Amino acid sequence: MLKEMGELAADQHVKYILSVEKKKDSFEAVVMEHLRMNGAYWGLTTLDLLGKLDLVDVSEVVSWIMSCQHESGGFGGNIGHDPHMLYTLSAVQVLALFDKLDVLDIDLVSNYIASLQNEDGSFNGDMWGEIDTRFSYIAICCLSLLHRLDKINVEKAVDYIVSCKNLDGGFGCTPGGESHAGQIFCCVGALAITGSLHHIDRDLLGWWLCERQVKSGGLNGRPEKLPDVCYSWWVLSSLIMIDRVHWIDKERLVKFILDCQDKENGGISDRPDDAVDVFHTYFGVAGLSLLEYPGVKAIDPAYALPVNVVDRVFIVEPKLSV
Ligand SMILES: CN(C(=O)[C@H](Cc1cnc[nH]1)NC(=O)OCc1ccccc1)[C@@H](Cc1ccccc1)C(=O)N[C@@H](Cc1ccc(O)cc1)C(=O)NO
Ligand SMILES: [Zn+2]
Repeated sequence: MLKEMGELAADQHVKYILSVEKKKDSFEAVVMEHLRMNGAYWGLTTLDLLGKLDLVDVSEVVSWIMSCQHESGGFGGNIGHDPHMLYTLSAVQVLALFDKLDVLDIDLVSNYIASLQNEDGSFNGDMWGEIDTRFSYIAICCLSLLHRLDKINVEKAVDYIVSCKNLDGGFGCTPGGESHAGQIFCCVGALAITGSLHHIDRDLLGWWLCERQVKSGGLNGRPEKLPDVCYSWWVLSSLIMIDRVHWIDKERLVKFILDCQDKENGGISDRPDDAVDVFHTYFGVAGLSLLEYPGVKAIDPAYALPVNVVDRVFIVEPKLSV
């Protein structure tokens, strides 16, 4: 049954990503206009996972990214857009991909993020004050990559995340919020980066997560929902971080992702025969990376960046003994 598992049409996906990057007037480009910084992160990380980041003009992308930085230090989704946590992380992640974090005024960016932490340890998404555990993850992931976690109260940030844990072992966007795979990824990722995974009941959460796998092999985000390729990332990376990934059928998930490809024109959709987009192409390839699919580079489940990129950020250059 699984033998007729398709192949990953890697070259087609690379061509698709490069074509979207170029097209400015396509429906997708216009719809994603305000998310363009996220789109850059999804597209470029996909290229790197497929070993094709060298096809990109680094200086062109880096200067576009820096033109999206607001005087506050935060980044907007496109040039002239208001700064927000969502785009600031994507900007930092892309600069890390290119090993260009040195172009940043690290303290300006990290002060912007630190300024969004509240008394109770939670984080706002921007100056308008929306609070969500998504922003706790973004703050912790971003400051960790910038080696500036000391600018926030990590203990209170962890306490706030734990206050969002539900009786089913999952996490919501605020205390009492319903468990959702996306929020679970954010909370587990933040706890993993801060060395606080001891707050998690791995068997209880592992059970909720492995129950996301439906008979087609795909994963959904909540009980009774349809499977969706992007949950191959949200659910799988969480399972890996709590060491319960052996509780799902990896082969069937690989088959589900491969069935969502458009093998002629490239790209991956949320479920078979739907329209492809850069977002699901990235999360499909990232999911295959977590499943150790041949020909795809390893990705770090907490930082959502290739392992070699994370190693480069954290490797301590051997101090030359004088
Ligand atoms: C804003 N957003 C989403 O809400 C997607 C929509 C979706 C895709 N497939 C099913 N729904 N949902 C999503 O990313 O859910 C994962 C998630 C939910 C809550 C917290 C963290 C992750 C997507 C963009 C998108 C919109 C519409 C269709 C495809 C992609 C998105 O930017 N997600 C962000 C995470 C996120 C999620 C929700 C937000 O309100 C804001 C940001 C991301 O993955 N960054 O790398
Ligand atoms: Zn999706």
